[in-house]
Amino acid sequence: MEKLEELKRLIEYHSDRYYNQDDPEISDFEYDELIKEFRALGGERDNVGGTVKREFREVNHDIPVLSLSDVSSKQEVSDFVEKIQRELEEVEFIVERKIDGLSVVLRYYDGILKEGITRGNGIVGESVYENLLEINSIPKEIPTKLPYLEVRGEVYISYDNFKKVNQRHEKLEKKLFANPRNCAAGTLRQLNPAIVKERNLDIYIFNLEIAEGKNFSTHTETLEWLASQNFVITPDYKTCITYDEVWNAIKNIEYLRWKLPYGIDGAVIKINNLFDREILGSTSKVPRWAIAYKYPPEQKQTIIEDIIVQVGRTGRLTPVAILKPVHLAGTSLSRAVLHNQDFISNKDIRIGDTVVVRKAGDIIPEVVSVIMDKRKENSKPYQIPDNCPICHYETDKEASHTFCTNPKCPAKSIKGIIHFVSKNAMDINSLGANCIEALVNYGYIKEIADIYSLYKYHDELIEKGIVGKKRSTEKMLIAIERSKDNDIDKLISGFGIKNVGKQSARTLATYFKDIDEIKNATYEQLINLPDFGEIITSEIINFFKLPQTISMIEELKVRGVNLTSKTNTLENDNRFSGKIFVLTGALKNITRERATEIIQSFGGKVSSSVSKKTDYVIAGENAGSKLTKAQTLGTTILSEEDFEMLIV
Ligand SMILES: NC(=O)c1ccc[n+]([C@@H]2O[C@H](COP(=O)([O-])OP(=O)(O)OC[C@H]3O[C@@H](n4cnc5c(N)ncnc54)[C@H](O)[C@@H]3O)[C@@H](O)[C@H]2O)c1
Ligand SMILES: [Zn+2]
Repeated sequence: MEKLEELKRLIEYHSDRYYNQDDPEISDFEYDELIKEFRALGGERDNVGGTVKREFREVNHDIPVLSLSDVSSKQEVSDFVEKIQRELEEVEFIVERKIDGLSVVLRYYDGILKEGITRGNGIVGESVYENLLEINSIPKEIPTKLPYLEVRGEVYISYDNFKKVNQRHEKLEKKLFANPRNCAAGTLRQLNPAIVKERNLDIYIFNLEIAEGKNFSTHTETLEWLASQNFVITPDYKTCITYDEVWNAIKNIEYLRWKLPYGIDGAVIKINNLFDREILGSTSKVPRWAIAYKYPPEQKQTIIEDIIVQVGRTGRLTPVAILKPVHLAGTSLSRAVLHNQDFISNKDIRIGDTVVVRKAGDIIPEVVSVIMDKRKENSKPYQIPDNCPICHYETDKEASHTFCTNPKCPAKSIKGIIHFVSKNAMDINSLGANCIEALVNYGYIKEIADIYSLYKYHDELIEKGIVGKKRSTEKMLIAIERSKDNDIDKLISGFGIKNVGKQSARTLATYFKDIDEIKNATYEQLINLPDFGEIITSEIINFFKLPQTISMIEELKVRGVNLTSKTNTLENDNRFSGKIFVLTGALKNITRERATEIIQSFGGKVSSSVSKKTDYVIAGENAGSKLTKAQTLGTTILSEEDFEMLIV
């Protein structure tokens, strides 16, 4: 009983992360295993999917949007087919790709798209109409003007477009989406249609639900008609009569799976005849006339050629398996994170072992198990080293993780370096966070100034492929070279002096001739600058006194980085000048501190309470009384996404 309760709690937790937050922690495969275990113990769940976000309009579904009964074995498919064949005569089955995205319902009145709704909990969904208007593959008007038409489709994002979104997020240091499905769901369920447009979502229509004034007798007829009305329908469906044909169609889709430009997670087997569907009906959760066959995550064998240890920004040591490259789930796989010593010891993973790998959630590479029969005789158990591979200080264990104990370990300076190259600072955008982490781990960067010596390792970097191939490496080196010429406000921002944002850096660059003058500036000189207070003034003075600052500036000078102000011609970006902002609720992509910094850097002010003087309230999730007050006062309310658009 306790086990059942625990499973239920776990399932509710993961389901909330998946449906409501679009941010799953475990793979679908693992989730489905939990469900199976829960059912095997007699557990039952009553809800399908998620809830409606507070910001969206609730819409009742005409026809409940159900889930599909999942199967994962050949036997279950054959049971389904045989059962149906016993109950009905001359049945035709349709096998379709199960596209991995999220369901939406589209409503057309007199041929015009008037409403679009997510599944929500199956009974009530949320209107995402404005966002759907930004999806090119959804027709906004169709030739046949039926009084009412309702169709269902799957909104998804292609692998290519998904990659672009995550690349942008990486540059902006925003959280990455775990997989295309979450990216599509997260995009459709945010409040700014411009973001939907930018990310290029797509749709496949897979069902016609209601068509007033038109009669159809089969599913394929509906699909053909929908295609004639300019809908993009579920591609390449197969009509099957026998069980063998059904199974072959399922296998064909599996064979194609990783060759497609978008993700699918299974095949859907439906009955073609619409009257038969009515006879069979549905349970409260799933129709009886269809099932979904879920493909197992693709697994392959490969060899662990080496185990390297990376040190992260917090000083944590992470072992990574270097694999003999294998093609898996659509991409080539050559590394897999081994997490920590416990993970390695529990599976007894050793260098030289032949292992089974898969992509968890079809995205993150994972070592599943070791094939003991293939183990080499002289292999030894693997131990994470007692010393940090970067600075050689001793390591220490905290819970299951190992950490470098050196407070000055170069790995820990990664954060500072990432800040140094970021957009508001030196703006070296081809030097991303992962790249920096790798360069630090390989020992090419120990401190900021080392960035400007990377060119010396041109050949070596290309050969090792740390930054990528020749083109990306050279692109990065050119960007680094160019940044030497930046004005000093960018450099000062890059130093990451506490409380010195973009705006204060500009002020410094406007009032002083060069870095040397700033370094030698007196308290009096600084405090008299516009908008400079006591705190920022002392931070600046202290920063330039530090021996490491002095040596860093010296190193930058030697490497030819510009230390002279060119600001006479510079115009300040004071787009928020005189505006007062209030932040409330939880922001997803940015900390409050960072948001404050950005507002100030554009000349705005941040206040802690809402009053008549407030110009904008930025409302994150679960915003409370401040939001209510703003609503009463009629203050302009911005979502996090609105704010992001204002600061680009
Ligand atoms: N990783 C996690 O933490 C987590 C949590 C909850 C759920 N999940 C995953 O979500 C899924 C369960 O979600 P579900 O209830 O939406 O059911 P489902 O995904 O198993 O099946 C139903 C959905 O399939 C979609 N679909 C795609 N192509 C289709 C086609 N050609 N015809 C008909 N439908 C098609 C529709 O949107 C439909 O609503 C499972 O895969 C589960 O693993 C994962
Ligand atoms: Zn270290």
